[in-house]
Amino acid sequence: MSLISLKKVTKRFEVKNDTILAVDQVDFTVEEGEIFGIVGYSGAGKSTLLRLLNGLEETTEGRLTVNQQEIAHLKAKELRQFRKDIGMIFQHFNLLWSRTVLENIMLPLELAKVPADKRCERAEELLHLVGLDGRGSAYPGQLSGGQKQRVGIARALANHPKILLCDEATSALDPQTTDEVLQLLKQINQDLGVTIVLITHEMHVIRKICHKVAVMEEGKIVEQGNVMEVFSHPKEEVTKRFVQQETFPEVVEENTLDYFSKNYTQGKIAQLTFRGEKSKHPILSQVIKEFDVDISVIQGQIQEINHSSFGTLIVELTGEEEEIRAALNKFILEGVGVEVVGDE
Ligand SMILES: Nc1ncnc2c1ncn2[C@@H]1O[C@H](COP(=O)(O)OP(=O)(O)OP(=O)(O)O)[C@@H](O)[C@H]1O
Repeated sequence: MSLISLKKVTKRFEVKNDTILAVDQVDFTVEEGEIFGIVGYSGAGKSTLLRLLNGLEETTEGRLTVNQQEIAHLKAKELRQFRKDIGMIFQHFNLLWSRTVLENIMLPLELAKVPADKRCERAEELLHLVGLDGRGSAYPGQLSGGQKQRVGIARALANHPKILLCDEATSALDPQTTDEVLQLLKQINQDLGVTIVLITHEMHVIRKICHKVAVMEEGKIVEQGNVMEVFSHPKEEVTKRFVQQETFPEVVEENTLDYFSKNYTQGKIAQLTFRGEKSKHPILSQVIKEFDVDISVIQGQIQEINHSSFGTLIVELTGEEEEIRAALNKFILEGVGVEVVGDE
C-alpha cells in the first residue's frame, strides 16, 4: 500500500468574488522509501499541494490518504498526532533566532513533551547526523545558509518522522551548498528510510536526488513518472522547458539550433539526444570511422541520472551531403535522437 495517495484532489480558494483553483484534480502515489519531486514554475500550486499533505490546508474535493489515514476524517487531536509522523523543512529555514541551534532542534521534542534529558540526548544525536557536531550552542545568525538548513533538517527529524516534506529547501543556497544539502537528504532517505516529498522549480534538484517526478502547471500534474523517463521523453511543453533548463543552462535563446546554425555555417548542425545507457557507447567515434564525415562538438552535456546517462550534444557535421545523411541515419538506428537544423 502506498504511503501517500491522492485521487482527484482539488483545492480551491475563495477570495472576494473570485475562486482560485490552486490544485486541480491531482492524482499520484508515493511509495515508502521514495524521494518524490514536484517541479513547477511559480504559482503552479506546489506549496498548496505540499500543505495539503500535512493537513495545513484542507482539500476541497478528492481523496487524500497519508500513512493509511484519510486526512479529511481526522479530528483536531488526531491531526496533531498525525503530524508527528511528518517533518517539514523550508526555503528560509524558519529557525528561531533567539534560540541556540540545540534549542531549535529540541523545540518539537518540547512540544511532544519528551523529558529534558532525553531531549538533549536526541538533539545531540541529530546534530551529529547533520554534520554539525560542536555547533549546538551557536545562534542561527552565526551560521551559513547551508548550516541553517542542516539545523532545519535536524529539527524536522526530531520526532522520527516517516515522511519529510521539503518546500524549496535549497532555493536560497548557492550551487555547492545546494549539492551538499541534497546529499544529506539522500543519505537520510537511504540510511533512515525516510520518505521524502519535495517541491522545487529547479530540475537540477530533481535530477540529483529524486526517484520520481511530477510536473505541475496551473494546478494540474501534467506529466509524471521515473525521473529518467520524464527526462528522456518529455511530452509536455512545460516539461521540455525544465529539461532544457538543465541541458543548456547557459543558452537563453528560444531556438538554440537556429542560433548555432547562424554561427556555424560550414556544415550541418544537429542536436543528438542520448538516452540511458546509449550515451556510454562510443557511438561518435564509430560514426566517424564508418562514414566520410567530420563531427565537431559545439556544445554538450552528458549527465548521470540514477546510474544511467542522459545528454544532448550539438554537433556540426562536415562532408558530402550523402555521407552526412548516412551518418545521421546511423545515429537514429542506434537509438540516438536526431534533430537537424532546417529539416522539418
Ligand atoms: N491562502 C491562499 N488564498 C488564496 N489564494 C492562494 C492561497 N494560497 C495560494 N493561493 C493561490 O494559489 C495558486 C497556487 O499557489 P502556490 O503558492 O501553491 O504555488 P507555487 O507553485 O507553490 O508557487 P510559489 O513557488 O510562487 O509559491 C496561486 O494563484 C496563489 O495565488
